[in-house]
Amino acid sequence: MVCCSRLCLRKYGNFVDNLRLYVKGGSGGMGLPRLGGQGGRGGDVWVVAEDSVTLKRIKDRHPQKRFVAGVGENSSIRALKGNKGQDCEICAPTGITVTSDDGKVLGELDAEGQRMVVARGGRGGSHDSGFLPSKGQARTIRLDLKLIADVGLVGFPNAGKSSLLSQLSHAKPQIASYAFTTLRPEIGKIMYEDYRQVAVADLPGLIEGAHINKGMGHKFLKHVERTKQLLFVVDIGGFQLSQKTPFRTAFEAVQLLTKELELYKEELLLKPAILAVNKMDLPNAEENLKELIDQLHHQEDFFHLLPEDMVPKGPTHFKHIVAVSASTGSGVEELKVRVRQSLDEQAASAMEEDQRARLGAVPASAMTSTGTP
Ligand SMILES: Nc1nc2c(ncn2[C@@H]2O[C@H](COP(=O)(O)OP(=O)(O)OP(=O)(O)O)[C@@H](O)[C@H]2O)c(=O)[nH]1
Repeated sequence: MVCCSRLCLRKYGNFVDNLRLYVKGGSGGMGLPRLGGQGGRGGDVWVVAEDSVTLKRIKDRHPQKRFVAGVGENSSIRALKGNKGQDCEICAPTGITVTSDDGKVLGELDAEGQRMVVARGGRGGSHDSGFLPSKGQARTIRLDLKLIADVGLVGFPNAGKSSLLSQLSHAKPQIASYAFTTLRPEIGKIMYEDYRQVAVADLPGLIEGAHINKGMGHKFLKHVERTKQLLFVVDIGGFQLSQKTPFRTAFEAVQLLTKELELYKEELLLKPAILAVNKMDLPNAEENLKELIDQLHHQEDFFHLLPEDMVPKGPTHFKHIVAVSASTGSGVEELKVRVRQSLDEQAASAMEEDQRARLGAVPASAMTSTGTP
C-alpha cells in the first residue's frame, strides 16, 4: 500500500481549540462623602456565544489576550449615584467550556447568544465602605472548544467512512449526543499498544452544497469544528450521489470536500488533515491512485476539472496520504500509525506554544488596557 507524506506543508497546524485569557472587572467609582453619594459599579466581563466566531479570531484580534471592563463613574454633585462602568463582551464560539485557571468549570455555552459573567466589576464607594470603591475581580480563564473526538472523518456518502471506523476501532462505535446539535456522530476508539486511545468520529451527512445547509450541511459542519484533526476519506473509484448529480473522481471529491469546508468556515482548513484513499481492493485502484497522487502534487493544473464555483482558494494539503481498503483491512495499520503521529506532533506544538505564552505573560499588575472584540 502506498503512503505518501510529501504533501505535508505548513498550512495546517494553527487550529486553536483552547485559549487562556486575562479578564478583569472594572473598579467601582468613588463615593462622595460630603453628600453621601455612591460611586457606580465597575463593568463586568462577559463571554457571549456566537456561532461565527472562532478561538483563533479572538487570539488574532487580541494578541494581548486581556479583557478589562470599564471603571464605574465617581459620584458627583450632578449625579450622586455614579453610572455603572461599561461591560466588556468577549464573543466566543458556541460549544465552549469556560474554566478558571485552576481547572474549575465556570460554565458552558452551548447555544448562540448564551452568556456568562467571568469577572465582576467592583462595588462603588458608599457610606458602608467609607466611600472607597472596591476593585474588580481579576483572573485568568480558559476557553475550551468541546471536542467530540480527536479525529473527524470527512467524506461524501458511500466513501466507506463507517466501514473504516469499524476497521480502525475494532469496537462497536458509540453514538455521541451533544446538546448543541441534533446530528449524532458515531465515535470509535483506536487503541494503541501503549494504552493511548484516540477517539474518531464518523460524521455523516456531508454532501455537495453542505455549506448552504443542503442535506444536514450545517449540523455536519458544526461537528467538524469540534475535532482536532480531519481524516478525509475518498473512494478511489470516485462517486456519484444520484443519477441527477455528476460523477466525481477521487481528486474532485478531495477538492469538493475542501471547498465545502472553506465556504463554511475557512479556519477548518487549518486543522491537520490526513487523506485515506479507500476501496483499494477495487479493480484499477493502483492505477487510479497513481493518477490521484500526481494530481494532488500539481493540484492547480487540474482545477479546470471542477465547476468554477467549487475551485478551492488554494491547494489542499495533507500531512499524510494513506491508501487503504476498509473491506480487506489493508493499509489500516499504517493509517493508525499516521493518525497517532499527527496527533502527537500537534500536541507537542500546542504544549510548546502554551509554555511560550506562559513565559511571555504580562503580570496582572501591569494591566491597563480595555478591550471589546
Ligand atoms: N470494495 C470495497 N467496498 C467498500 C470498502 N469500504 C466500504 N465499502 C462499501 O461501500 C459502501 C459504503 O460504505 P460505508 O462504510 O457505509 O460508507 P459511508 O461513507 O459511511 O457512507 P454513508 O453512511 O452514506 O455516509 C458499503 O457497501 C461498503 O460495504 C472497501 O474498502 N472496498
